[in-house]
Amino acid sequence: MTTRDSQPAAIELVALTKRYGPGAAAVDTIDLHVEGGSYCCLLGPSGCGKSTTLRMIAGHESVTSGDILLAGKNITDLPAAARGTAMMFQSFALFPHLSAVDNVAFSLKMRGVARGERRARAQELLERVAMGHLAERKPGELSGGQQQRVALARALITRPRALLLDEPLSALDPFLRIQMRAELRRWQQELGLTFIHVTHSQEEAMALADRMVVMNHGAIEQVGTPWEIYNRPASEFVARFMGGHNIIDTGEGKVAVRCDRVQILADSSPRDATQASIPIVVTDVEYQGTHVLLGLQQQGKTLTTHATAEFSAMVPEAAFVDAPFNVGQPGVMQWRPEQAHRLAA
Ligand SMILES: Nc1ncnc2c1ncn2[C@@H]1O[C@H](COP(=O)(O)OP(=O)(O)OP(=O)(O)O)[C@@H](O)[C@H]1O
Repeated sequence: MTTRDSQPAAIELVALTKRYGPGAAAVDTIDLHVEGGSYCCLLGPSGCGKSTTLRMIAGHESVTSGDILLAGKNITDLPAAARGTAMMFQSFALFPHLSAVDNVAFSLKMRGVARGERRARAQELLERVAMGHLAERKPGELSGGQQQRVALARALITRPRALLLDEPLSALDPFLRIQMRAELRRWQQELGLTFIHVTHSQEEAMALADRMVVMNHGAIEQVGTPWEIYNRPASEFVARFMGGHNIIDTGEGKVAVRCDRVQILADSSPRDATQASIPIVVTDVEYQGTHVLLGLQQQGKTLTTHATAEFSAMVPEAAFVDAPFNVGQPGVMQWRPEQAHRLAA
């Protein structure tokens, strides 16, 4: 897949809004620029508006107000088939009674392309996703990963300038999901197309995206590279949603400190006065292979029955073996001031 059939196109959302009813907007006046040829992941908790955003870009959902531009052209009111976008769905949505090649050729049939030509183009695309030898099989005779490749070929047959993917990996088992994730990334790079991928998985977005867009309640909380989102969360919501951070109220505002950047010392250990610290009690000890995850509670605070630990510390396995901790043990959580990232109020 080295030849490029179509030019990647930038996508621009301008004050894009969707209201399904009189309540809060599902998507509320969002502005976003997605660079042509980049891999963008829309991420957020259930109901935050990411699928609605994707469906509006695809033309499968009407827009209440605002604009969608593809390569500078306003496509807001164009029908889905005329936009230059293609969509790939969670369940792949393949027709069970059609062979792989007929599934891929289907949208050309709808456009009136002659049978010989559409089958030849479909076969060529199947070859490109290493599925040429299985072209006559029906979806039920293919593995999940193979079905995904057929779904990709089907999405590419109309030569889209942007591919929109709605939870494309969530129907796969965890092992295959990681394998197909790598394939998606490789395809995107080889095709050089703009990909917008909706997921609720932080890990998936971090693994795939050039740029991540974190959404909450119909609004964009933060846009950035995976590194920026993880290391410089803009808000408490982003830090909590991404996980791996302790949110600490310093009295002068909240800060986020990564769980692998705090150090846990036994009560008897000498303190380092240059570091910030909180007295803690260990509430959980979880072995996770390369590291041990300690659940921690600030000393003097009582856990409510439903609460999990207030803080977490990721201790490398070797360090834990040298200085183990037990549940109930008091100690100190400390961190260097430069590891504390201030959160917006
Ligand atoms: N067809 C619809 N009619 C009415 N409300 C809808 C419709 N589709 C979505 N909504 C509402 O709009 C909001 C955003 O939904 P959306 O599906 O975009 O969220 P999401 O982030 O993709 O969630 P999920 O991860 O669960 O798919 C939710 O409150 C949802 O209930």
